[in-house]
Amino acid sequence: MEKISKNILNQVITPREPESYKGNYGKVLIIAGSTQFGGAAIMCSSAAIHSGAGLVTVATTPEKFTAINVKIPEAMTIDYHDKKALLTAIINNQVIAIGPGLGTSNIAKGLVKAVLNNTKTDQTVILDASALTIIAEEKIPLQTTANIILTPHQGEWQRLSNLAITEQIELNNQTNLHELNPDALLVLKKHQSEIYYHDQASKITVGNPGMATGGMGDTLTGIIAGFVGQFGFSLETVQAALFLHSEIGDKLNEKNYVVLPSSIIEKIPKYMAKFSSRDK
Ligand SMILES: NC(=O)C1=CN([C@@H]2O[C@H](COP(=O)(O)OP(=O)(O)OC[C@H]3O[C@@H](n4cnc5c(N)ncnc54)[C@H](O)[C@@H]3O)[C@@H](O)[C@H]2O)[C@@H](O)CC1
Ligand SMILES: Nc1ncnc2c1ncn2[C@@H]1O[C@H](COP(=O)(O)OP(=O)(O)O)[C@@H](O)[C@H]1O
Ligand SMILES: [Mg+2]
Repeated sequence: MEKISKNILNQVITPREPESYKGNYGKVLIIAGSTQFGGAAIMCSSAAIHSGAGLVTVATTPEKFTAINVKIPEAMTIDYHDKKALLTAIINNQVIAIGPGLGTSNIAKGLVKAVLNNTKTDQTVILDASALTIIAEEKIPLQTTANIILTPHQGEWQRLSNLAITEQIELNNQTNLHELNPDALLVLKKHQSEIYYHDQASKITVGNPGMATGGMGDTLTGIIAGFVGQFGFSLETVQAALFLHSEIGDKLNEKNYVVLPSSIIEKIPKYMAKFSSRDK
């Protein structure tokens, strides 16, 4: 399997055009959070904003609006129970990430279906966490024409693919992904996470067990959303997002026994500046 090299960061993270504005860097909708899991929505949207997404809207339960507004004033909020507002947001955003902290309620199931039924070719849908569990349990087909990115950990991939963790080897992963949707991109999260897209398989060799902290995957989803919003959907864009998350995690782990998602988020803009310089 191909090893993703650090060069991917220089390749994908480009300097910004002087005359650009927020509209050039992606409109991202994050459908996340529930009564039990407010933090997931915060980490995911904060990661998207720190990764440079031009405009981020969080669709969540209104009881979490205040926490989101205080912690991330850059993000806008909508109530995901409001079907009309949600549909408008699904149609108007280029990147839609759904799942972190969403839970598996009937409302959450309706949200996953609304995204898959109302997105189109020029959009990207990132399915994570509870969205993946719902798709597996309800056997919901991945029928949108939008670009699809699946970001399961091994437990979620087992639910989706029916592959036990010991059976999650390259060929099996590829075959099962193509059965779900031949054009979907899979980020299989684990120690040395892997990416599958069409007939290509690649993996990172950065990352460490200090990163085994709740919210670390929610953070990755936000970074992927921010990167796709700015740099466009491609295998390389997702490889760069995955690499950056663990590269920062490794730097922090040199002096910290555990690496908190919030500490990774805080460092993203500095690392992006480092890798975007014109004389790289
Ligand atoms: N602060 C927050 O609000 C947080 C909310 N979270 C949300 O909690 C919900 C449940 O997600 P969880 O992933 O915790 O629980 P899940 O029940 O979805 O997955 C955990 C199960 O998968 C198995 N598993 C196998 N390999 C694994 C691997 N490599 N990594 C993780 N689990 C593996 C575990 O043994 C366990 O049975 C999701 O909506 C998630 O986004 C979590 O992200 C944690 C932080
Ligand atoms: N031992 C490890 N080595 C490298 N990366 C790890 C390790 N443990 C966890 N991670 C990374 O942390 C993230 C965990 O994702 P996930 O389980 O979805 O977290 P959560 O749902 O709590 O946000 C993944 O990106 C995974 O690769
Ligand atoms: Mg997760």
